Amino acid sequence: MTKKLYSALLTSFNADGTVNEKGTREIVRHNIDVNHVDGLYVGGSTGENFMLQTATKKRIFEIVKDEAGDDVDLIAQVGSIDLQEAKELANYVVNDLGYKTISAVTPFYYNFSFPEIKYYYDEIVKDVNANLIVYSIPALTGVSLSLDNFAKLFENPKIIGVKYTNADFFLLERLRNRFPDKKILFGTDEMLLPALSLGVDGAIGSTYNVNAARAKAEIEAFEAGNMQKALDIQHETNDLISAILGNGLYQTIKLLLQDMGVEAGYTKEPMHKPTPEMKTTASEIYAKFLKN
Ligand SMILES: CC(=O)N[C@@H]([C@@H](O)[C@H](O)[C@H](O)CO)[C@@H](O)CC(=O)C(=O)O
Repeated sequence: MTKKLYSALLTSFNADGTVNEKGTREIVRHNIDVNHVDGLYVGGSTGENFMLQTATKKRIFEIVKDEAGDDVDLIAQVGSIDLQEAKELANYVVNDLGYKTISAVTPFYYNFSFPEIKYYYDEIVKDVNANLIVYSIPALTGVSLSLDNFAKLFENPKIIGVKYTNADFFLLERLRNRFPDKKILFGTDEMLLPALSLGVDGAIGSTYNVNAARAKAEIEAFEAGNMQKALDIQHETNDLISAILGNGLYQTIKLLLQDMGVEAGYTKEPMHKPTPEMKTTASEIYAKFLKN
């Protein structure tokens, strides 16, 4: 498989919202030992990062690096609309923990101008010896970067690619065509196959925590030229993803991991705790799509 698969790592939280270290380590191990993913995207949306304090973010980066070591590729998402925090986290993960690649979400909420966005990225990488992957997720941030915006960001040689969580396939094709040497990691799991056909380098997603086997089989079928098999797997995957989305995304992935024996814990408030109905539905999803 030449294309890389990354799980967007979940964080296991205790009921009171503190980090469950044992559970978080178990999620890391499950991804390495059972899912056999190529890498982990740490501190992203799936990690519930944007609801966390700086010290908690640092602790999660530390736990993951300690557990994973150099077994798989690690990408640390350090972006924050507090640029000083983003720089502090970048410095911490690279210099104290040894992460080699960082990522940063586009700064959101204040409708920053493009020159401000470019300044943000250049500042984050300026003082660290690491490469950066832009995290573009317009549906959640409201920030859409144009092809020319990407061209300007990519002028910085330390900015090596994008985690592209976007259904704009025209822009994706234009990016691939114009920047053959930049890494494009696709982030919308339910549209993996069309993204593969446009030449992405791999994928990062939340559902790979539980559905990596199908994703890898789909990539293998695609790379072998067996498009019908790849499409069949995507159909099956999307039945699973529809069921997960209908029951609460992160809560359900955590419940599914629990069915697999992984202490995936709770989501962080204000996300709500799973109801008994959600637990029952998750067990049905597990039995239908994931049980061997
Ligand atoms: C909002 C969100 O969680 N998006 C996911 C997807 O994997 C998404 O959950 C999946 O495609 C289901 O819609 C990833 O793009 C997020 C991600 O990689 C991250 O943790 O930052």
